[in-house]
Amino acid sequence: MTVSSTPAGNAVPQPLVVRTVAVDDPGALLALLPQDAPLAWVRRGDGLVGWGEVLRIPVSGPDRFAAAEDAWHRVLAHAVVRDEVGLPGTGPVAFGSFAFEEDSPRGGVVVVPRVVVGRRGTTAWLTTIDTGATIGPAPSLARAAGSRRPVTAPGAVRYDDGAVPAADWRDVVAQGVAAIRDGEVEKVVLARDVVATTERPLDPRWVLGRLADAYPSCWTFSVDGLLGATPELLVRSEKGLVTSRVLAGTIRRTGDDAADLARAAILAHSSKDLEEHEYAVSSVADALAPYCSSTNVPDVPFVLHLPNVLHLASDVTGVLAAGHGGVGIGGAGGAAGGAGAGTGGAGATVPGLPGPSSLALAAALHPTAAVCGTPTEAARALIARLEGMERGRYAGPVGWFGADGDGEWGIALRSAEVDPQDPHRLRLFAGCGIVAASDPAAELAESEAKLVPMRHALASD
Ligand SMILES: C=C(O[C@@H]1C=C(C(=O)O)C=C[C@H]1O)C(=O)O
Repeated sequence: MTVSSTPAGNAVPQPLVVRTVAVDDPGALLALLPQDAPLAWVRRGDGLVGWGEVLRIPVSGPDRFAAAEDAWHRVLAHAVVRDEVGLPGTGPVAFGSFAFEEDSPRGGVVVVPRVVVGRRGTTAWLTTIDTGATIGPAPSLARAAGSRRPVTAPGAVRYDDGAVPAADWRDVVAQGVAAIRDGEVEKVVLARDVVATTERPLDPRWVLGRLADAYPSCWTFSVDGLLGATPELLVRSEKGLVTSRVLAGTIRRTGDDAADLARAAILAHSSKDLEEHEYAVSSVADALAPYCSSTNVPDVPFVLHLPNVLHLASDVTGVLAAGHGGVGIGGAGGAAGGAGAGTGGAGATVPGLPGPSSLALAAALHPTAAVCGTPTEAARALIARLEGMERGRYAGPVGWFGADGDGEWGIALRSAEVDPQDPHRLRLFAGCGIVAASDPAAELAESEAKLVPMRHALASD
C-alpha cells in the first residue's frame, strides 16, 4: 500500500482518482472496519467509515486548520472524480483531527482513505480513492473490504492517574473558582486525564462498536488513534445550512428513570448550569454570525438524555451568507483552479469560491466556551496555567469534509487517545465547565460521569 505523506505546503505527489458507486445495504458500517487505523464518523447507523491511507497530511501550529484546508484544496485541484451518487460524503472525503491547543505537539492531521463506505438513510455507497491510475471498472464492496480478523476484547484494564491525580484535581477546580471570583474569567473549562492499560493490544473496533451501541445519539468517531462518542457537534455545514449542537450544563444520571426526570427538571432551572450554557451558546452564535445571513438561537435549551449524564443542549442553526452554492472546489477533472487558494483559514473568503468550508467554520468556532471558557483568551491562559496536562487532540475538532467543503466536525469529547507507541495504553479525558458557583467535589464527580462512556467501551463483559 502506498502511503503518501505530504507536509502542508508541499506539492502533492500524484493526482487522486476517486470513484463513488451506489451499493446494496452494507450492514453495520463499523463492522466493515479493519483493526488497523480505522476511520469512522457514525451516528444511528448513518455516516462514513474508511480505511487505508492514500494520503496523510500532518499539520501543526496556530494555522493548522488553514494549512490542512490548503493542502486538501491542492489535492482536489488535481483529482479525477467520478461520483455516481452525489450526496454529502460521496466523492473525495478526508477525515481530520486537530489538537485543542495551537502549540500542541499533537498538531493535527488530515487522512484521505483508500476506501470509504457511507450510508445516509436508505442510500449506501462505496468510494475508492487511488493515486496515479485511470478510472477503472466499478469497485465492489467485497473486493474493497477483503477479509477481516475477528474483533478482539481488550481483556483486563488497569486505570491509573493521569497528569493530575483525581484528588489534586479538586484543587485545580478550586483555583479556577478563585480566579473567576477574582474577575480573571467568567467561565473556564478544566479537564483531567486517566491512563488505561489494556491486557491485550487495543482493537479500536471493540471500543467503537460498544460506544455506538450504548450512545446512539452521539457521533462515534475514530481518526488517527483518537476514539470516542461525542454528544457535541461543533459544526455541520451542508449546502449552505450550518448547524451546531452546543452542550454545557450537566447533571449525572442516577440509573432510576423517575429520579432522572426530576433531575432533568432541576437542570433545566439551575441558574448555575443555565449561566454555563449561555456562555457556550453565545460563543457559538457570535463566531457563526460573520459567516451567516441569518442565525437561529433557541431561547431556552432542551435537556439531552444520555445514559451517563443529562446535558443542557441548544441546536444553533444559520444560513451561510451569499457565495455558498454547494459548488465543488475540486470536482470532476480538477475543476477547482487556483491551486493553493481557498478560504485561507478562519474568516477569510476568496471571491469566486464558495463560502467558508466546514473546516474553516470549525476553525472559527474553536475553542467554544463549552470546552475553553469566557472570555476565550483569558480562559485559555488559565487552562494553560492550572490544568497541568497536555490536552492533545481532546476537545479539538474531529470529523470529515468533502470536495465542496461541506462536512461535519464534532468536539472530541468522551474520548481517548491511543498511545501511538504502545497499543496497550490510552489516555481518557473529561472536563467540566467551571463558573463562580462551582463546587470542586461535584465537578470531580461530574468528570467521573463523563469518563463512563470510555470506561464502558473498554470493558470486556
Ligand atoms: C468538557 C467536556 O464536556 C463539556 C462540558 C460540559 C459541562 O461542563 O457541563 C458539558 C458538555 C461539554 O460541552 C467533556 O466531556 O470532557
